[in-house]
Amino acid sequence: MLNLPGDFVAKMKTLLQDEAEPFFATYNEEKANGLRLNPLKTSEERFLSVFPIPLERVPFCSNGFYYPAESQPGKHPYHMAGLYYIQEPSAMFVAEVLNPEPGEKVLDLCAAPGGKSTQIAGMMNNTGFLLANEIHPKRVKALSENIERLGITNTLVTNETPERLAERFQGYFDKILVDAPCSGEGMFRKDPEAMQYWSCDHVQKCANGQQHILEAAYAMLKEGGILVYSTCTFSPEENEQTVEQFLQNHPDMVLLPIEKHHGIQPGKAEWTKTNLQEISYTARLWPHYVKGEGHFVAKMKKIGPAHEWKGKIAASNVTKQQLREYQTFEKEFLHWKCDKTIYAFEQHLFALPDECPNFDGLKVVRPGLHLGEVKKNRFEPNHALALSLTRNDVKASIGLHVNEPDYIKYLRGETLPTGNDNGWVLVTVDGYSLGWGKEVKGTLKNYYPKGLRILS
Ligand SMILES: C[S@@+](CC[C@H](N)C(=O)[O-])C[C@H]1O[C@@H](n2cnc3c(N)ncnc32)[C@H](O)[C@@H]1O
Repeated sequence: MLNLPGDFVAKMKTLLQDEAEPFFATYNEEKANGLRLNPLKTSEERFLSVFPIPLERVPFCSNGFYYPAESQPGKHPYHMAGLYYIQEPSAMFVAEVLNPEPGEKVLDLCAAPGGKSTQIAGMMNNTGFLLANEIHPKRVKALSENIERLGITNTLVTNETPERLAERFQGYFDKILVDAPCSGEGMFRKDPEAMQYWSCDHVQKCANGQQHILEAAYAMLKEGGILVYSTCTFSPEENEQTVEQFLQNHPDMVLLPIEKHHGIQPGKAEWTKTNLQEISYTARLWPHYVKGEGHFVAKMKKIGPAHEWKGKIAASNVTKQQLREYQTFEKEFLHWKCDKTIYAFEQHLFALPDECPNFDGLKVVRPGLHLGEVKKNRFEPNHALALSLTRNDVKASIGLHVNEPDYIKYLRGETLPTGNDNGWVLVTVDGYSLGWGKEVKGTLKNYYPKGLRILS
């Protein structure tokens, strides 16, 4: 049993009463491990026919699977190829509730490391516009890398405060997710370090912060828009009471019922300050009811009028020479044609998401798909482009296989003899893109990014 904070134990005993015993018993059990398939890269049928690790379905997420603790799917080359995202199973339920659709404008306000953003982009089928924001400069890097690995192209990754975004995007979004920073009580089993920060005072501080973040989200939601609020904590102060307070501040926000199935429980009216009956529309995932950690989810709709967004759409700023270099590369090596607005950050070119709003003055980490860099009179494709393409999109590819050692050599950054001279080629593992190589005089020069290379 974990050495749980005494005040936490006492509080949960009072809250849960008869249920306290089965709840605390889960701390003697192994946590569940989950991965979620990336529909942008593979079908479930194809993936399950080749993946060597036995999987069991997560009942409340259409692409979610449990895997055995010892199996290490993070080390498999299919992970490098972005076929799945390793995600705590209960966390997979949140994006299902948000239910983003292709073509929508969606904001994930507290997004790193990107579990829910990558799920949202998959559900949008890489169309529409997703703004994935993370306030912490270090954590935003992990978010950006995951967006790249999963081959996501419809997403602008930013490193902003909710308040700064709210100034720019009033009344803009169809759907917003606030997966709020919280006291993390639901993750003690998965991440025991979270226990050292826990105190009653910390719970209250988190609750205050959540209210501020929700205010910013409210401003950015259009009329009829959907706001999903989630945490990975049990405390009523950060869940039922946060939602209750937010609804009191905004009478034009109403709770929508979340369908409860496979052990998912309703939020508790008796844990609100005003005995708010509609709070039972919210959902709680408890470790003694579902195979996963603790989560809370609320779904709300803005029924009142909203500020009309009057911003501008981002325009292309590439020079003729930059465009020429890119198009020469595209014509020579790809069957794929970029039909998006191309944007340049110095010599780095990006294909913006559809109808991407102007982002001047914002801290942008990744504006859509990183096509590559214009170097002296040539264009060098970026790793992100490789991960967004399939072997049918390129003129030449090299097919490595997971049961032959060459893929390991490629991931280590070694050169490979190929006997060909095709220039830029897409390197694949079992048909899934892994990265670029450049074939010159019979040898493949390795362009797998140095920071991602494996050591053994
Ligand atoms: C629960 S985590 C998000 C997990 C993420 N949605 C996922 O699925 O991978 C909450 C995030 O909120 C960020 N955060 C912390 N303080 C914040 C604030 N004041 N405003 C917005 N985000 C904040 C944290 O850095 C953290 O990355």
